[in-house]
Amino acid sequence: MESARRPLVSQLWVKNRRNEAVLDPERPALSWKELQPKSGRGLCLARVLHRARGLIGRLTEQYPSVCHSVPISEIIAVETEQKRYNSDTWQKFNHHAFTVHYAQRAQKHCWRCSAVTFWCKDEELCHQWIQAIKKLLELQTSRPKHLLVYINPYGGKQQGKQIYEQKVAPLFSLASITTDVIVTERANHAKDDLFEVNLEKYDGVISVGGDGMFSEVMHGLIGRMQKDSSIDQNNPSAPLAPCNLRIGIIPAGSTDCICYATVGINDPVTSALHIIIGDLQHMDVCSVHHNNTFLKYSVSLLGYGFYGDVLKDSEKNRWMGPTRYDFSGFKTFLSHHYYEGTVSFQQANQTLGSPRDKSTCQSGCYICKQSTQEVEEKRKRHHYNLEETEDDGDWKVIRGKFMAINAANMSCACPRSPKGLSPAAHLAAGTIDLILVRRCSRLNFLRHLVRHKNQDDQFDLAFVEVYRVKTFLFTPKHSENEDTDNKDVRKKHFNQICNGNHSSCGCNHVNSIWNCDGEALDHAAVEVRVHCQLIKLFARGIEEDSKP
Ligand SMILES: CCCCCCCCCCCCC/C=C/[C@@H](O)[C@H](COP(=O)(O)O)NC(=O)CCCCC
Ligand SMILES: Nc1ncnc2c1ncn2[C@@H]1O[C@H](COP(=O)(O)OP(=O)(O)O)[C@@H](O)[C@H]1O
Ligand SMILES: [Ca+2]
Repeated sequence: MESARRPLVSQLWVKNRRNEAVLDPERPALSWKELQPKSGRGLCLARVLHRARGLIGRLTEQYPSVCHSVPISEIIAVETEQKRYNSDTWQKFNHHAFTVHYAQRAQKHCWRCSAVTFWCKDEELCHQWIQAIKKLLELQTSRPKHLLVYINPYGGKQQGKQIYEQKVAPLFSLASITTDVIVTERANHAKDDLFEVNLEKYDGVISVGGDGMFSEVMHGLIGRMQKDSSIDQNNPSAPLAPCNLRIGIIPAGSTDCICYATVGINDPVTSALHIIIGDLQHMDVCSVHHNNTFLKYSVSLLGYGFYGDVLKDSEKNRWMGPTRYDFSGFKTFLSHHYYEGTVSFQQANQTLGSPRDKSTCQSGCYICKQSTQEVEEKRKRHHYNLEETEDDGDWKVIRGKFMAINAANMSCACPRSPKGLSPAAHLAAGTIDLILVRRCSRLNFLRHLVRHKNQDDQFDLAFVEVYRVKTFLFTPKHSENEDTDNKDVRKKHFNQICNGNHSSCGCNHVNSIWNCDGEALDHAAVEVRVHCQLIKLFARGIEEDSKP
């Protein structure tokens, strides 16, 4: 037992160079460093180069040689090396080599799978190393072994299947992860399936697609969990049962905001590596109700007005792929509609930070960590039927004319807006950033949109307000008849005078629609509340020290 804790130290060869390799179960990490050749053994070109390197190293303070170190948690697999090297090396080491595959940070939050081959003088040493690494890998209990994968072949550039097969499946197989793969045949296929399948045999569910596909998987898992726990999703104030299965996202959609905002990049290989090493990121979920009827859950953007109109228009042009959003975004900007309504909300406690904070939510965020403790205590109190102590403030009511009402449950960072609509929003603090963009000129609205792209303060504009809230209500001015949906309202008001394109009638749109993670909601009047850390992802949030 004692020997298992002691570091394994050996001289192994990497690319024909002698290295000292150390496997330290206490750190726990694998490290290797090139050893300097002993002096006085005659000069050869390699040694001259080596000395020159040493001199340069001294000058640049890197001497004697770079020490490579890989945490065990980032090792993907260890394999006995098969005969694929030139025969000289192969003969020299008598066929004994092993390869360690590990996750390596590349640029801008991008990870790649790297490999290093260690050559050993004898078979026993090689075997000892492989076994020691395998033993440490077995201790990584948060890693998934069996996954359920849903691929949306229809989203984004319709490349979901190819992306999975070419970039992700080989990595899963290298990491000995087994999978059941389902290529969806229709919308809601994944969601419906998740209500039926035996989830016990899986360690996670993977969504290959965009935010809409993620949304399906999430609805399936949350819905299934509530059904199994006899919780009525139509009750807006019911505390929801959290989902234990983690969801992984392989980005293959049009915006991929949920992936980008939780990993830092929309890259299928990076996401696959986060899944393999068993990362964990809690995430808040908003529930959206209309008249005590459950509509949908949201994790990224719930947008009324501008983003609702962009969505509505863009769905007509799906054939354009992701470019449809730019085309519809431009059209919607030109149409310049505003909408009247009332927003009521309860502001969240100041300890949960402010949307105007300069610091952002990062891997290991202390505000989210604090919420983890609170949410656990809250769930315990609920389990033992103890009284709740809510410390939220008074309701604030704002009636007005809005270009956009955006509820960001996370930063909503994505390639189109690298910092997102609310850069300081948290992934798991149990809050939503409610952004109200009041009626303004075209030029001012353009100034607001441009700030999604640049470094300027998004909220430092006279017609933009932002509040950190836990719950909010929106009632459009034209929703007196509570039972009518958007289509009915439009028909009722404009059937005789407006043909729908609004260029000839001179009217403004009556109601917009809600864009809920890229899916349209059927009602404009909504009640939204956030459920702190309801789901878990195979991600770790945005890392601070990524290579620039
Ligand atoms: C002149 C400069 C204009 C710059 C405008 C840039 C606006 C970028 C905003 C990005 C918001 C992202 C919020 C994410 C929402 C997604 O959940 C949703 C669905 O994603 P997916 O299913 O993967 O396509 N995406 C959208 O609603 C797209 C909004 C794009 C609007 C231009
Ligand atoms: N096989 C399928 N055929 C048609 N639609 C599908 C299929 N599978 C999933 N969908 C639906 O496709 C829509 C778009 O998917 P999404 O992943 O959001 O792609 P995008 O990012 O391009 O919008 C979602 O509403 C999802 O429910
Ligand atoms: Ca979508």
